[in-house]
Amino acid sequence: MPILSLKAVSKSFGALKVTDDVSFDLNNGEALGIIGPNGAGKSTLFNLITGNVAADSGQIFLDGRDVTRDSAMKRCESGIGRSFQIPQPFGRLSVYENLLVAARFGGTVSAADAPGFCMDILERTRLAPQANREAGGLPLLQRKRLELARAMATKPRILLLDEIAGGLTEAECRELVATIREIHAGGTAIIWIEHVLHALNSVVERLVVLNFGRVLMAGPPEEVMASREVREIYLGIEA
Ligand SMILES: Nc1ncnc2c1ncn2[C@@H]1O[C@H](COP(=O)(O)OP(=O)(O)OP(=O)(O)O)[C@@H](O)[C@H]1O
Repeated sequence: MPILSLKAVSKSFGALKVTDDVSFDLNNGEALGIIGPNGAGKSTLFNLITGNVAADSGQIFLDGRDVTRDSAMKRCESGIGRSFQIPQPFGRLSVYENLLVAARFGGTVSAADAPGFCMDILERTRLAPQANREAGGLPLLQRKRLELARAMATKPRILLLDEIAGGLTEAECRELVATIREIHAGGTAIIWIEHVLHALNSVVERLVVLNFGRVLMAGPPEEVMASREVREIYLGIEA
């Protein structure tokens, strides 16, 4: 059974149909990439999966259970964790305190377990040296790492990453990809929206292409990237 299933999910904002009859499965432990031009509806799709936006029609299943009407909080507790395209840490709190908040209020970690649990996430996301630093003053790579760490602190079985590699240098991107690979190797399923295709394709096993809210194509990265239609909609974007 897939860990996550979308069945004919649709969402409109006014007259604009942003998600149009989208269906796909995510298998246990799989890493799936979502690509598509700006405005294709990728972030909205994440918001539908996490419950930040309600679907107009269609269903979302987690472990075979219909979660379409569950709140964002409940879905987070059930194992869906996410990072945001624009990192939004509590800027005046330290890196460690940011993780504590995520672990205690977004996840299911007890007060007694939280300190050790958060230190472990800091190690895994290479943020331990920054633990006591104010989050608002971090440089971009560390801010991205904190976004990843905050999502991990909610103990996700499915980790949603929204353009986490954007804006990084090549070297920084390689470092972050190595961390994401380790998380994936630990068994966490991943759905990753990304425009930096070489980073994405070095991690994911399958790609879903969105265009005007619809699934244009899905398949292994090499097959999808060889498609003329996909290359055309990506003209002007790194390929
Ligand atoms: N809450 C909202 N209300 C009205 N329109 C919205 C809302 N959220 C998104 N949209 C619109 O829906 C469309 C899809 O937006 P979305 O952010 O999902 O696209 P995207 O594929 O993630 O784009 P990008 O690659 O630029 O991040 C856009 O036209 C956007 O303006």
